[in-house]
This record gives sequence, C-alpha cells and structure tokens, in this order.
Amino acid sequence: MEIPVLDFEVYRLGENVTDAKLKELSRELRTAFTEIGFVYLRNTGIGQEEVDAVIEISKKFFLLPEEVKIPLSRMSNTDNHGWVAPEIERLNPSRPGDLKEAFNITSLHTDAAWPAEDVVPGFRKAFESFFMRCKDLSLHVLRVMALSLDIDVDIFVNSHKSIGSSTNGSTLRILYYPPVKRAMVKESQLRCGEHSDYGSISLLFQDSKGGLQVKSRSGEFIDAPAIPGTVLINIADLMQRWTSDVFISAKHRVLLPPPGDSSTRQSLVFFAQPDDDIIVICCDGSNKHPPVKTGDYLLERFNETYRMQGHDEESNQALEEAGTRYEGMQQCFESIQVLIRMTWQAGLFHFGKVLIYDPFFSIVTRRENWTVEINKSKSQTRN
Ligand SMILES: O=C(O)CCC(=O)C(=O)O
Ligand SMILES: [Fe+2]
Repeated sequence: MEIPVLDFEVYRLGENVTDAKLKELSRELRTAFTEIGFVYLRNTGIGQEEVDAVIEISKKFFLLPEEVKIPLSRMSNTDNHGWVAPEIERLNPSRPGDLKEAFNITSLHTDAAWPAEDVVPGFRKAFESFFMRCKDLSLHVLRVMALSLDIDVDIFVNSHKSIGSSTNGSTLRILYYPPVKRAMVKESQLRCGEHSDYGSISLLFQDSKGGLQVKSRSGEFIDAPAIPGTVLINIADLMQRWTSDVFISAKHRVLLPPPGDSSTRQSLVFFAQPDDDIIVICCDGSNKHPPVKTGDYLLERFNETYRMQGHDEESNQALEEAGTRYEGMQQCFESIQVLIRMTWQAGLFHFGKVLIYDPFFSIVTRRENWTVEINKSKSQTRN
C-alpha cells in the first residue's frame, strides 16, 4: 500500500473552484483519509522554494550554541511555544527520548520568545508568514474534508476561526534531527517514536533525507519519503473522534539513519487544532466517542508526552516549589539590573562595575545553570 498523491490545483489558494471538480477531489481525499489517514497534495500554492527557504533559516537557529537556545525554552504545557531540547520529548513513552530538537511557534503574540533578529536574521518574519500560509491551506483542506463527508461544508472551518491567537493551540513546529552517533544511541531509541498527532490535521514538509514511516491499517510500517513540491497531510486524533473513526489518525515515526550515515534531517509540521473552547462531538450524531473540549484534550495529551517515567507527585511538587523560588529570584535580579543602569547613567560606571556588576555577573552565570536545570525538569515533569 502506498500513500496517494492528489492534485489540489482545483482548490489552489485564492482560486475559484467548480462544484464538479471539487466533488471529485473530495471523493479522492475521503478515500485517502479513510484507508490510510495520510495523503500527499501537490499544487497547494505552497511551493518547494518557499519550503526550502524556511528550512534553511531554521537550520541557522538549530546550529546556534545551547546557551542561546536555552532562554527560548518551551516552559509549560499551557504555553507550548519555544525550544524543546534533544531527548526531552518522547512521542512513544515506552522508548527513550526522541533524538531531535524542535522550536514550536504557537501564537503570533508580540511577547512570545523568538531568536533575536541579529542572531537569526529573518527568522521571526519567515515563520510568522509561513504559519499564516499553513493556516490558509489547512482551512481549505478542512473545507474539502467536510464536503467529502456530506456534512455542513463549514463545520470544521468555523471551529478553527482563532488559529494564530491565544485561544487556539495550532502550532508550527520546526524540527532538526542531528547526526546520529551510534555509540551514544540508547536501546530502542529513535529519531521520533511511534505516535499519532493530537489535533485535527497536520501538514508536514520534509527535506530529502527520509526516515519517516506510517503505520498502515494492516499493521506494517510503510515509507513516507519526501516528494518535492508536495505537502504530506495527515488526520490527527481529534479529527478521528469528530468523524466517528471514518477518518483515521495513523501512527507514524522517524527511524534512525542507516549505520555510517551521519546526515541530519529537517522537517516542518503545522498542527492545526480546533479553537480551545470547541467541543468535539461525533459529526454523525452517534456517541461513539464522548464529547470533549479541545483545550482540555490537548492539555491532557501534552501531559502524557512530557511526563517523565519514574517521577511521582512528591518530586513534581518539589519542582513546583523550586520554580516559585526561581521566580522570586528573578524579581531580585531585575532590581539589581535597574541599580546598575542607574549607576551607569550617573557616570559612576567604574564604581558600579567593581561593586555591583562583577558580583552580579558571577551570580548570573550560576543562575544560567539553575535555569537550565529548572527548565529541563519543568518541561519533563511539571504540568
Ligand atoms: O519529522 C517528521 O517527519 C515527523 C514529525 C512528527 O511526526 C511530529 O512531530 O509529530
Ligand atoms: Fe507526528
């Protein structure tokens, strides 16, 4: 069995569509999503050059030293935005941490953490714009999906109205799989463990390195290589529930490269999610799956992904307290920073440097280490 490749030309971004052509496309899409849960779409309006350009910018970010990426870390399951260090996430909890790192872009707020413009020029602009391109394509695909099910054609689109705002969890995730050092690989470790995605649909763009596999209904894994100029689209778990299991959310994984292959792999995934307050109810009127509120469901799934094996309630509470102490210290540091700035402005810099800056700097260096530890632990076990 192979993942089908469909031409989305009839529904290209910004073009008009005739009913008959759209019907045919929706029939083909329905077959792909009911039989395998994955489909390649070509002629979506998102071109290969555009994808290559953002993949190139994302590499610049991932190749930065850890000290630059750590302050941009993803902090909690309620704020999914930010950097996820290698081996932190285990998409299959029975395997060791995934051999990958990621940067999640969840909302387009001005206060979200981004790499500084002089560190990775054009990063924020490129990904904000790519996020919107993925949003548009997702809405088009969701519309054809509803059409294919003979239900209200806008039912899915109307449930994704807030993509890009704080009341919707849709996320553009950029991924980097570093070269694999075989001697360091743990028993059964993969680049990305078997999992299904959580939301409605995912849009996946990958470089040519390979490794992605999709589990078919009969249980065997089949390769899902990059096909230039296409977007690989898959059904995620909330959509499977919504459609009473008509569309299937297939498990997928990324294998290690063959021994001796030290190449890296890069991909981009846009996870489209319904708005947080949308209650997902089986659209055929059945009660095959009980209604579930999107925001609660996603939080529960994140809690499973980031829960570290062997951590109990007590250690979670200890980390919670460490986090509170850290926040207190943060305020103290901010006051010292103000003092330094005032000393500087008063022309007393030399005096300030010896008396305040030097001791402050040595504390800051230690603070960086605490931050690393607390952030790592928080994203692994809290929430
Ligand atoms: O990198 C890939 O190709 C797959 C990533 C993936 O499936 C995910 O992050 O959910
Ligand atoms: Fe996935």
